Amino acid sequence: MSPPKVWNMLELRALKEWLSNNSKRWLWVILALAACLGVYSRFFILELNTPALRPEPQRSISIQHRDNPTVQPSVQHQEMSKADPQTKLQRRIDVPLLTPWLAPIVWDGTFDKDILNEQFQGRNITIGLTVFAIKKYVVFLKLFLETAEKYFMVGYKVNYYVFTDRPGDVPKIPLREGRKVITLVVRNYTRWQDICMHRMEMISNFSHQHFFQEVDYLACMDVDMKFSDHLGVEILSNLFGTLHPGFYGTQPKAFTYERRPRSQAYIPKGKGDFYYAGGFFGGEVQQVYEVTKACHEAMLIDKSNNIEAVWHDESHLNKYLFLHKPTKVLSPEYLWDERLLGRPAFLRKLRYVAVPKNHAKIRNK
Ligand SMILES: CC(=O)N[C@H]1[C@@H](OP(=O)(O)OP(=O)(O)OC[C@H]2O[C@@H](n3ccc(=O)[nH]c3=O)[C@H](O)[C@@H]2O)O[C@H](CO)[C@H](O)[C@@H]1O
Ligand SMILES: [Mn+2]
Repeated sequence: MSPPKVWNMLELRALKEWLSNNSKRWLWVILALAACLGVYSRFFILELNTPALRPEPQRSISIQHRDNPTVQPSVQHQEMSKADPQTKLQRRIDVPLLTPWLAPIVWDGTFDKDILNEQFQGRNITIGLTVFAIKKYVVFLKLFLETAEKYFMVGYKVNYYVFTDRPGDVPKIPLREGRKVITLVVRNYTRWQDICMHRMEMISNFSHQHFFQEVDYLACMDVDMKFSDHLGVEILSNLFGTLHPGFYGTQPKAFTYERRPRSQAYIPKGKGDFYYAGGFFGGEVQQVYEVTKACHEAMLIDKSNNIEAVWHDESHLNKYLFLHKPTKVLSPEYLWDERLLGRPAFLRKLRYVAVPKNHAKIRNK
């Protein structure tokens, strides 16, 4: 026998002896190892397969803005959601749900309207909706109001404040109980841009005359639109803005903020959170008073400096919401244009949508 073999034999025997003396201890070691393996697979292997921990799917969406027809909308998207039986909600993992300052971004599947209605109905609130129909834009009022009666804040008291220079053209629409149209006669302007911009002045001016006494919240909306699905108390908050549909998913550097430092609406490249639409914002009356007053004053300063922001009131609204972060952000479900942007899969609902309009025939008329 060679020395190593002798050594092996001795070692084996010693091991055997040791094992038989310590068999109980070994059993415990094996049991402990098995338990560790079980825990590992439960928490690491199984959980990694749940959608919340899986890496986000690649989403690439690029929808170009109104005056840039050269680039076609291109939306690649993977619809992924998981039913949560506890809350009846569809958990959304395909869209952003919170801003970086932790304000909710409101999408279908992020709220249960029955729960919200239970909360709000006890509060006996009235919601005001400001809408401007100046000059030819009165033609949009009928469809706007008819569809609002179908979808906007159904079950709540609503005051529609129609600002117009043509009170005789405000259509009579059958209204649900607790809802009324209040016509406010205002002046017109020659340029459509001035009409858009002076909405800020008029809303802030009428706040003390009407809004503070008559309503709790205000929604300020474009008239060349219609409602096409539920739009309710889920939007209500201190101050809310709506993501502009043309910029959802695009990089902030591509936003059409005002980039000239001479304007009060100036936002430098590299700054900004979202691009908000001029056609739908709101909140509590005090907040809407403050935003509209601030935007109007900023526009007055611009005017005295002989500069007009690139997208008028919308540029100033974006500056205000950059400086005063909204407490809720409405997803593009709350302002969409299907003709321009199609119907990407992440849009489960279209609640407030553009009505086709012929700019040449309707603007400045
Ligand atoms: C959907 C959306 O985000 N729209 C914004 C966008 O343009 P839009 O192209 O949507 O502007 P627009 O022509 O709809 O004008 C805005 C609103 O002003 C009113 N109006 C305008 C002209 C007129 O002769 N009579 C009249 O009543 C009307 O309520 C109209 O809906 O950019 C504008 C500023 O450039 C405003 O910020 C709009 O809110
Ligand atoms: Mn519009």
